Amino acid sequence: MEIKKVWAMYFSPTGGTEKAVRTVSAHVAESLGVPVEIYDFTLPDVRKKEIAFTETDLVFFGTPVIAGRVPNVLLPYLKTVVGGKAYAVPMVSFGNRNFDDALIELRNILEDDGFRTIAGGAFVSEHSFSRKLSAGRPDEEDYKVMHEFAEKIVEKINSGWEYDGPAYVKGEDPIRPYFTPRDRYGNAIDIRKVKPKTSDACCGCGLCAEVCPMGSIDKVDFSCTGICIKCCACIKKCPSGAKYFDDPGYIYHKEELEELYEGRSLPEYFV
Ligand SMILES: Cc1cc2nc3c(=O)[nH]c(=O)nc-3n(C[C@H](O)[C@H](O)[C@H](O)COP(=O)(O)O)c2cc1C
Repeated sequence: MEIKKVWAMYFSPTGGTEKAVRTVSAHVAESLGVPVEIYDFTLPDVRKKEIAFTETDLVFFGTPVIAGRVPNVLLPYLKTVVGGKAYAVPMVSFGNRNFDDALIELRNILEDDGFRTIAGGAFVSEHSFSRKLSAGRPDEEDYKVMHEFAEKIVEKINSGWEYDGPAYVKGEDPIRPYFTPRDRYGNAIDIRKVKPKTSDACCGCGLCAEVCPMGSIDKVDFSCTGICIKCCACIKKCPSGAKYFDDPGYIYHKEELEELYEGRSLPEYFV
């Protein structure tokens, strides 16, 4: 296989996926002596453009894990990406609970797009909902694993490996349903319609509207008028801490996650 260019392509509302994809792709590009191009499709305008690859490209392709799966709002866009027999490495970032079937789902999507998957990895970042859950991740240990993963990919490429089908990654196929949070009585908590609110602390800078990956925040009164995927970009990036969720189901789920997944989950890769 001949690689002329490495790509770091990702959707990353709060930056965790971006860190993993950029780190691994930069390491591989440097070892192969080829350039790396960044393609960030977090914002909606980028997802209106077409993108197509060719067989000398190697694309590190990342999304966060949402309810154990690839974010479903991305599915229509992901179908439009043209793999063109490029090599691809699906990468997901998760918030310390589990990546469930997100990695295998992303692998399948990329294969359906016409990519040839070579490896896959799931990395831990701070959970979107929380400042406590997996706080400070990725940390030094995580970066070590990212570099190990990159090195193994370089070895595989240099070993004369040839594509003979989708790369093995962990997960079930057929893909399991979306992870459903439950309340203390075992009833499903449905947070799909929950939207962020804005407090009086708002300074009117409009950053929340700029960073919303769904383009759902009104540029005048900063209310959320469209789909909210609870990515928390508006909450975590607000300079005055004015954005918040007050839905009791959402808060219950967030606190439960903080309690149940206090321990350290580890990244996993498959080469
Ligand atoms: C709605 C929603 C659901 C999530 N579901 C999961 C999950 O099932 N398992 C998990 O470990 N993390 C889950 N997370 C956390 C994110 O996967 C994690 O924080 C990720 O690193 C965020 O990526 P980003 O920083 O690139 O935005 C979820 C986050 C959101 C917003």
